[in-house]
Amino acid sequence: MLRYLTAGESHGFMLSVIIDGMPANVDINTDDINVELQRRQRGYGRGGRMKIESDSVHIDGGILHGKTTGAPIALHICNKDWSHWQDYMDPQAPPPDDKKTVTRPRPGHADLAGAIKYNLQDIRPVLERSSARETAARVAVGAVARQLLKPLGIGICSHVTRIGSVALSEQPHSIDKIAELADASLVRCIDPAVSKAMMAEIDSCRRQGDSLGGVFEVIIYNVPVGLGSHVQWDRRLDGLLAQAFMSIQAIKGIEIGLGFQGAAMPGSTVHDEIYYSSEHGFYRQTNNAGGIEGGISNGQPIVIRAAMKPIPTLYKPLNSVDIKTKEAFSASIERSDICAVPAASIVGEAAAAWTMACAVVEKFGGDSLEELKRNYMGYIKQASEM
Ligand SMILES: Cc1cc2nc3c(=O)[nH]c(=O)nc-3n(C[C@H](O)[C@H](O)[C@H](O)COP(=O)(O)O)c2cc1C
Ligand SMILES: C=C(O[C@@H]1CC(C(=O)O)=C[C@@H](OP(=O)(O)O)[C@H]1O)C(=O)O
Repeated sequence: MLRYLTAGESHGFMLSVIIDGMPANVDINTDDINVELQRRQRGYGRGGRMKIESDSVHIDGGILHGKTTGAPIALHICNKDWSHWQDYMDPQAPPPDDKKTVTRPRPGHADLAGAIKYNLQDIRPVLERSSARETAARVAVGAVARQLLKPLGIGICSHVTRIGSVALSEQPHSIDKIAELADASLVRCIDPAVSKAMMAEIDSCRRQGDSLGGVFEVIIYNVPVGLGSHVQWDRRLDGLLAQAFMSIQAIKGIEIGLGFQGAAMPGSTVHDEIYYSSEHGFYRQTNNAGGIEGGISNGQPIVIRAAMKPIPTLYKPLNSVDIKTKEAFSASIERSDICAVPAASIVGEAAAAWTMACAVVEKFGGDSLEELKRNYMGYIKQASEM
């Protein structure tokens, strides 16, 4: 079984991760992890914090000579902003004076619910741990997971399909094009004209002191038939992917394949008809299911779209109530992202990589990559003879 936990505050010294259950002998290159961390930091619409941070990973255990050893992998990413927060964020720092205590919850963030739940008179600890700064750790985890999927040929890419009211047209795009064009665009949109309109939308929103959400699509390709299972609710691959995506800060909806659109269409136009040829085996001419039927991967690319709500911290004041004085006030802020959909799409790739790595380890097992690959190849042969 693969599992991981993250720890660390947004303005604390560092984010740490432990990944347990990774087979031995998987190549792990820190440069590959850093590439993913840098991809997450790019993206039009982000605030001042991204100018301070330049994320890079430090491996603390579980990897020797560039390969996993089968031991837990420990890693960390330092927060450069820590230097500005040390007086408050040091674990042994004295409690803050009234001026530094955060008592004004932001609508849409974890602030109020978190302070009530944990009985905190200062909202700061909630804000620190609910912050999407934590997604840097998740992207590092995803980068490790990708290294397990790579020898099996499983790949993942993403692109942004909507920012606020500006959307990419629905036509299908080739995976090669998506991977190449999204990374070349500041908003990770593969159509240059739509990219421009998305950036203008973000600029206009910034001028109005408002924030924006949007939609991104993640595609997992070269997936074998048979990951996940129909036999138990908590083994369904679509359910596992949904949990991983919905756990990303500010993600409020996901769909697989046609998703919500399919609900408005008759079954005869939705379900992907099945064909057979000796050359291709079983195949489909459409992929409306988005690569999963009955909670099991069906060999088609897995297509997931996630909806991100607008960023809750706004320059435009919203009504709220001080938790100490109970007085109404209008929330206003010093620093925030305006739109983080491009960054979230990289976090989505990481969520997909992790979920797929878990499904691969669950099905093929093995304490080393060699053992896992033997099991994988045996299964692929068996499936091709069906
Ligand atoms: C990459 C990324 C960056 C984010 N940046 C901000 C930000 O600058 N300010 C903010 O208020 N929320 C930001 N968010 C969203 C909040 O973290 C999120 O809305 C909050 O944790 C509450 O969780 P919920 O929206 O899932 O309910 C960001 C989210 C992501 C994925
Ligand atoms: C630090 C990151 O994102 C942060 C997520 C975030 C939030 O509330 O979620 C608030 C902002 O932090 P700050 O208040 O320090 O500017 C973002 O910058 C990051 O993505 O690495």
